[in-house]
Amino acid sequence: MPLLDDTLDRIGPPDAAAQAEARERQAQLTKPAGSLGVLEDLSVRLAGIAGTCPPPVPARPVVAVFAGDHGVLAQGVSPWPAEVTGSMVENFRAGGAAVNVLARACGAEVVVVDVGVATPVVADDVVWDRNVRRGTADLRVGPAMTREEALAALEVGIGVADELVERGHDLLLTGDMGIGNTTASACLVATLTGADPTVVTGRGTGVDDATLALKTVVVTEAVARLRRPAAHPVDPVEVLSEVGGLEHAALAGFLLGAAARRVPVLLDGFIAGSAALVAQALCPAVVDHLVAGHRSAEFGHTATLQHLGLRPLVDLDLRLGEGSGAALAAPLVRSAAALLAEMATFDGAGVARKDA
Ligand SMILES: O=C(O)c1ccc[n+]([C@@H]2O[C@H](COP(=O)([O-])O)[C@@H](O)[C@H]2O)c1
Ligand SMILES: Cc1cc2nc[nH]c2cc1C
Repeated sequence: MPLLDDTLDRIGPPDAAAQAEARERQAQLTKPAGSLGVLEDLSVRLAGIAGTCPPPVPARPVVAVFAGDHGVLAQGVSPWPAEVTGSMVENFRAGGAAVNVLARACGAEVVVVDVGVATPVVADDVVWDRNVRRGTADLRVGPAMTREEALAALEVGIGVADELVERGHDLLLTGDMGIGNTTASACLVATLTGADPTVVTGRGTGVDDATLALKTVVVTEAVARLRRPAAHPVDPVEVLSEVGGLEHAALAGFLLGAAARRVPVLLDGFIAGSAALVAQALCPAVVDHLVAGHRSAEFGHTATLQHLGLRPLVDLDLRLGEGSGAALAAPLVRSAAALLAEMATFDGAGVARKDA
């Protein structure tokens, strides 16, 4: 069976018994009910993902930064040249990018996956060569990639998740790097949520008003190619191949691969969110295995999170990508699991319960 179909088959719902046990345990811990807020819900979700209560406390997080280039840059949608994607890959390798700093702060490793960088990239232990094609075609004038390339990039992501889990990583964080990728992300979000392109097209790296207007036209035109009657919804792989990026396809595969292995994934911002919509369209149950790390300042991210039904853990006006928001949120995931595993119960600690 092809890897994608096999992966989709292996994604199950959260474990209801483990979740019930986690809820029950939360009620026994030495605190007023509900006082740990979102961390309580998160601990229950982690139990459902792992299928055990308490769920394992993540000890070996890893950020996978998927990198790709975008033909749509020819339209002038970003002020930055495409070569910045390749130079940032070198910066990740050297440990000098924001994500490297934030990963060190939370004890996560960083791997970079070249799935679609246009310039040649040297592979080593940190930078993995999984290049499917040296950048997409211009999505304004036609398909960004072929269906075969989209499927190959999806399978790259599944393979990376598998390999990282095999290496003992127990919390997977998404990262991305790709000049122009907020245009492709906006196309994915508009198509998969039905949102108006004017609402989900944002300033990316910080484009001016004129560029934002042009970008919105590009997204509107590209998305129009994918309009279908409600009875014949568009196929998610076709959406990826028409208007996506190679890193989006790989990220979607990465989420599916992690969910099939029942390892939690912490999403970064807008690019990760748009890839999560693709994964959700392929397999709605995948969403139960995802944790939204943060809310990006990119306009369309709020609509994306709403469509996924996920509440972001932090909201700090970040709009960098790379996995920066996911890395900031990783200690919260670890804390939620540790609280459930390590806090004393009322009976164990001899603390009186409140009067009924
Ligand atoms: O993840 C986000 O929320 C996010 C929001 C804005 C920009 N970015 C990053 O900025 C780059 C894309 O921006 P742009 O303007 O070239 O489309 C790409 O490398 C992304 O990682 C990322
Ligand atoms: C310098 C730079 C760093 C980035 N990191 C993620 N996207 C980026 C875009 C630019 C331009």
